[in-house]
Amino acid sequence: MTTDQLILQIKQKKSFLCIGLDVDLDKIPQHLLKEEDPIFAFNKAIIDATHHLCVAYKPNTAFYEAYGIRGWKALEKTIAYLNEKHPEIFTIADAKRGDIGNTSTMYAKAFFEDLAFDSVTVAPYMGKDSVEPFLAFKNKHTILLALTSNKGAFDFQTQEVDGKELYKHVLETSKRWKNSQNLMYVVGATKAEYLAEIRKIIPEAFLLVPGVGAQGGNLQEVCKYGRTANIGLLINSSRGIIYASKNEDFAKAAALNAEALQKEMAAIMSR
Ligand SMILES: O=C(O)c1cc(=O)[nH]c(=O)n1[C@@H]1O[C@H](COP(=O)(O)O)[C@@H](O)[C@H]1O
Repeated sequence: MTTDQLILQIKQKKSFLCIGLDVDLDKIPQHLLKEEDPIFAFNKAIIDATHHLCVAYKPNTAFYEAYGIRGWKALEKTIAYLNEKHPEIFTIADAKRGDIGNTSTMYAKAFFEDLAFDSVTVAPYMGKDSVEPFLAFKNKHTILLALTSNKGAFDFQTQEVDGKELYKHVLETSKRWKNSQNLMYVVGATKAEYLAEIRKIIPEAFLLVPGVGAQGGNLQEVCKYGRTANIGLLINSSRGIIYASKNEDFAKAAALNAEALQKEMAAIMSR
């Protein structure tokens, strides 16, 4: 998917919501465990109930890998369902990959070619030759971890190297890599106060912003400092949406939570 197609969808739906499909069998309604593929049954119900309210879905691969071949099959079915039924929706494989060049190429093939996701999250720690193999794929997006939502972000990312915080080096250096037009960045919603500085370095790039909902990030704060003329934000909520209810009405409850965020986003876009 091109960035222009993503922007068009945001404008049409008046939403920049990304729903995280982080499926934990202990947290889903127990009646689904009778299904042949409970993970896919859960995802399908959530997608069917929420696709008009969001512009992106983000399965975190850990939640599928944890269940072995069964989990991976559910991931395959989920992305195939999304690509077939809702090809306009932006898909993110949250896999946080990155390795020496030839290995990164194989990771990129796994997520962009085999599974046909639009994007994948990648860690910048191993540098240019570990990220450029992902950037080589046309109309696919590499979402680089810049300033993450967790406490551990202060261990390295905000530490100064040559008088500048490490996350700023990540932003400035990666901008110069080949095919950097295919880069987006992760900035945690819990780090909204850093967004003004971040926008000075990357004024236009799309940001994936997780941490609204369960982690306590604030949507208004994120938009105040991070929004661009084209919105430039994909705000993710996983647990805050998909686990709204453990009863038969779980998909409806998820849609209500998604709608509350979408309405807030529509109001922000109208200002
Ligand atoms: O790359 C991510 O999506 C990510 C980066 C980050 O800094 N913080 C973060 O929470 N995430 C992911 O975003 C999702 C957040 O889930 P909830 O806290 O349940 O909304 C999880 O899949 C996390 O792995």
